[in-house]
Amino acid sequence: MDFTKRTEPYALFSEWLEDAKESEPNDPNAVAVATVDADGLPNVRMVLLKGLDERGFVFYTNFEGTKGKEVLGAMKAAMCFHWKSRRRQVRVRGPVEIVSDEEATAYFNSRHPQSRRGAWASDQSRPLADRETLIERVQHFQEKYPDDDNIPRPPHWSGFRILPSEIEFWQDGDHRLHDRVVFTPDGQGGWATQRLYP
Ligand SMILES: Cc1cc2nc3c(=O)[nH]c(=O)nc-3n(C[C@H](O)[C@H](O)[C@H](O)COP(=O)(O)O)c2cc1C
Ligand SMILES: Cc1ncc(COP(=O)(O)O)c(C=O)c1O
Repeated sequence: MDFTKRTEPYALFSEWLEDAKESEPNDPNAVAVATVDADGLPNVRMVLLKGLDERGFVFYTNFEGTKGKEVLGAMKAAMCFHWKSRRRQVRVRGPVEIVSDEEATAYFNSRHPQSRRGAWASDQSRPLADRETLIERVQHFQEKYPDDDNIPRPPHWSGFRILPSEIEFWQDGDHRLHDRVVFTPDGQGGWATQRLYP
């Protein structure tokens, strides 16, 4: 079916993500996340999408790093997926909420034990003298939390959910005559759609 005729964005997004899983060499869930700092200067970096339901789009990070502080400062963010193999783009923007402690802990516990210790060891986005310092810090948390099944989630490590005020789907067309459709909440629990010029 022509995606520009769809009336609900999450099923469409899930289908496009499944398509990407078949053709992207790695990280089909990789997505650029844009934030602004206190001066309104934009910032952008990749994360992995780790949660998706009809509330929104979830990623996990250190809340004391640059992106964590920028999201917490504005409580707004935007995302851009680009699946080169499919010539597709999806953009998401909106206010942000913090996922529940239960949700964050469940995701944290699903990570590799060394990634869990790494979350303790990394003062994300802050200056690091040399790699040895990082390795020593990982070793410190290896000794502090030797049991793979008992590594607590750091209080500064959790997830953000973008609650979309817009979701835009883009599919490459010949000679730059692309198809674009943007979904916005209709205020009654459904979605309004609008085709846009490419
Ligand atoms: C494909 C890819 C996925 C990434 N996923 C995450 C992620 O889910 N969470 C995260 O904190 N950093 C992730 N990173 C690292 C970030 O891009 C970034 O370097 C780091 O979070 C620090 O960003 P900040 O200084 O803006 O906070 C990922 C990097 C790449 C290239
Ligand atoms: C620092 C950091 N945190 C989190 C992630 C998300 O992936 P995972 O939770 O699977 O480690 C990544 C992925 O690259 C990352 O680099």
